[in-house]
Amino acid sequence: MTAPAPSVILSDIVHHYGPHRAVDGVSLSVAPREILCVVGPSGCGKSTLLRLVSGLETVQHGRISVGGKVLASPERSLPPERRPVGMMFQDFALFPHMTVAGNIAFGQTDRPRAERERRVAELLELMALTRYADAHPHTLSGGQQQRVALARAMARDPQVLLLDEPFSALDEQLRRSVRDEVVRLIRASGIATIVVTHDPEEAMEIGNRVAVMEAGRLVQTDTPLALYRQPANSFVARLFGEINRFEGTVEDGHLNTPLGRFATPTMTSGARVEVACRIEDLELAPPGQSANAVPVLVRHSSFLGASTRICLALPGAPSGEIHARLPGHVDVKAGDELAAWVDVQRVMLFPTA
Ligand SMILES: Nc1ncnc2c1ncn2[C@@H]1O[C@H](COP(=O)(O)OP(=O)(O)OP(=O)(O)O)[C@@H](O)[C@H]1O
Repeated sequence: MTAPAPSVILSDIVHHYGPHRAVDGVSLSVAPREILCVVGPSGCGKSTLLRLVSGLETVQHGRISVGGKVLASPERSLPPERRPVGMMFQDFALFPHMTVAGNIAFGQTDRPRAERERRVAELLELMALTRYADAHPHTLSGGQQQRVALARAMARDPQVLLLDEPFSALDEQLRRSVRDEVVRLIRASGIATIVVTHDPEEAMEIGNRVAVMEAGRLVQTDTPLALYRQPANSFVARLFGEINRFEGTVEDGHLNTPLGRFATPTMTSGARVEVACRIEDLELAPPGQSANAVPVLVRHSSFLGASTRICLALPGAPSGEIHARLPGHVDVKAGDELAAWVDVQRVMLFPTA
């Protein structure tokens, strides 16, 4: 099966605010039926990307096309209201003086009244909001308001949906259920969607692919599994979970670390390298059970419900300690002596400058 043609393509986008380069050569595409999450720390340029696609910001360099048509380039820019793009913001941005139906109808003024009403009724039903059509937004729950905002973004039958931190205004309990529901509705619509979030776990949960940004640049765009198992660098590795890491210089195709000697087959002698493993990949056993293991001393252990996180003293490690995460409850306590090792298949290697 061939992949569908992308709905939205961003090519070599560079964007400055004054002298500050907020977006630095970003290229990506999103296919119909695909949800692409853009994740990264605060200020890395995520929202600017969405604002460029929606037309709230003018493209200075590069090109944005949707459905094969150029929407924006330095030479040409469609006004926001003429772009086949629906946008949903973090705070929902519903109009408080308008009813739910009014909010959803907003922005469809170019359509004949009957068609507009039909589309509003359809969306109210899809979002299970029909009985709230005449209510005002402040009388609705956070989850219901979120669905109104999504209906409004979908009202003009966009080819692309843009969601900026769509769930961060919801409390923890509501967030998961609203997120599941909203993602289900988006998937059913088949509209290519870009979701911006600062939460890597949320990105993994809802994205078919995840684009990781750092300081205006795209560092890696991949499936959640590939980002977790084959991160492009240590920044990406750390974003998707805690790691133990050791830095050093390659000698004879190996790096000696306090956790053992690791092969570095692709690196030349003298190269600086970082060896890392996820804390859940650190194996622990009573001393003497594995030839490759090193002795460690339990500093403390924290039961976290689904897992237990263990802090272990390891002389020579950065800050003198490493961490392990074991599933469920594990009966280890401060002062216990254990042996630790990591399967070579689980070791990640990153060249450093
Ligand atoms: N209108 C503006 N004028 C000047 N600088 C801006 C403007 N908008 C954003 N910036 C700066 O550009 C950079 C990227 O901002 P952007 O909002 O795209 O980041 P972000 O990754 O979405 O951050 P957050 O997660 O905090 O929303 C930041 O350093 C920000 O301070």
